[in-house]
Amino acid sequence: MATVIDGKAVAQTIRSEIAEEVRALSQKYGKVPGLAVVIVGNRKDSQSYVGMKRKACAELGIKSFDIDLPEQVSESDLIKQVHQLNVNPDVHGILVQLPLPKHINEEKVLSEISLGKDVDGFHPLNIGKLAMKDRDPLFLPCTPKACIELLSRSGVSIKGKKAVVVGRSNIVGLPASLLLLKADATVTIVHSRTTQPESIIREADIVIAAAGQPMMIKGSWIKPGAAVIDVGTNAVDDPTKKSGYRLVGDVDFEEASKVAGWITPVPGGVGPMTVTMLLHNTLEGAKRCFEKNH
Ligand SMILES: Nc1nc(=O)c2c([nH]1)NC[C@@H]1CN(c3ccc(C(=O)N[C@@H](CCC(=O)O)C(=O)O)cc3)C=[N+]21
Repeated sequence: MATVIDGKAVAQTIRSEIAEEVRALSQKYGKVPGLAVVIVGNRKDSQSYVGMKRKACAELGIKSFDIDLPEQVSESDLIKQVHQLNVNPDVHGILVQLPLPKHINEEKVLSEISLGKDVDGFHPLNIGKLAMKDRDPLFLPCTPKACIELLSRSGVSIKGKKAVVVGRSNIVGLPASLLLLKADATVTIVHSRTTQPESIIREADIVIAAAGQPMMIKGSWIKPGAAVIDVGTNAVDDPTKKSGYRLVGDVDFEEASKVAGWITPVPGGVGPMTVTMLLHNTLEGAKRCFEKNH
C-alpha cells in the first residue's frame, strides 16, 4: 500500500513557518506582506478558490487586497487595475484569478503584472526564464512548485528519475515538466494526442497527473512503487453529498494507492499546497522589496 501524502498537513507546517517569518518581517521593518487577489465575474469555483486564498492570508498575517470586478469589465479597465496594484507600495503580490471571461485576453493581462509582483509566475517572461537552463524566474508557479515540494518533503528524490507529466497546460503541465527537468529528472509529457499513454505512464518513477480528466489514470497504469502526484480537481455529481458533487482527481485513487509507493489524495493533496505556495511567493516578494528599500 502506498504512503498517502497528507498535503493538508504539509501545507499547515509550511504555513506556520510563513506566519513566523511574517511576524519577524513586521518586527524588523514595521510592514507586512500584501497580496492583491483580483477576481472577475462570479464563477462559483473561482470564488471558492479566491475565498480560500484570502482566508489563508488573514490567518498568516498577510494583508489581502480584494479586487472584485464585474463579468462585463473591459480588458482596459482590468489592466488599469493591474497598473494601480503595480505601483501600490503595500502590494507585493498580484494574482488575477483564471479563467478570465472570454472577451478578455488572458496573456495580455498577465503580461501587465509587474515582474516583481508576479506571485503566480504566469508572466510570459517568468515562464520563459523557467524554461531556460541555468536561469531562474523571480517566482515559481504555485501548483508545479507544490508538486515538487510534496515530493521533496516526502523524501522522494527526483534526480535521474523517469518522470511523466500528464497534461500540457500553461499553468500546470508545462511548467511542472520544466521544474522536473531542472531537478534533473528525465521528463516525458503525455497529452490528449498521445497514443497509448498507459504504456508511457507505466515506465514512470514519478507521475504528475494534470489532465483534468476524472479518474483517468488506472491502478494498472502505475509502476509499482512510483510516486503519484494528483493535481486533478474534478467535480463529479454525487447525490449523497449536500452540495450534490464531490471532488475526484485524475487518478483512480482506490486502485492506484494499492500499487504506488506514494500518492496524494484529492481533496487534501496538491490543492492546499498550491495556496500555501502562493503565500510563500508573496512572502518572498515582500522580503525582496523590504530589503531593497531598507
Ligand atoms: N491565477 C490563478 N492562480 C491559481 O493558482 C489558480 C487559478 N488562477 N485558477 C484556478 C486554479 C485552481 N486552483 C486551486 C487552488 C486550491 C485548491 C484547493 O485547495 N483544493 C482543495 C479542495 C477545495 C474544495 O473542497 O473545494 C483540496 O484539493 O483539498 C484547488 C485548486 C488554483 N488555481
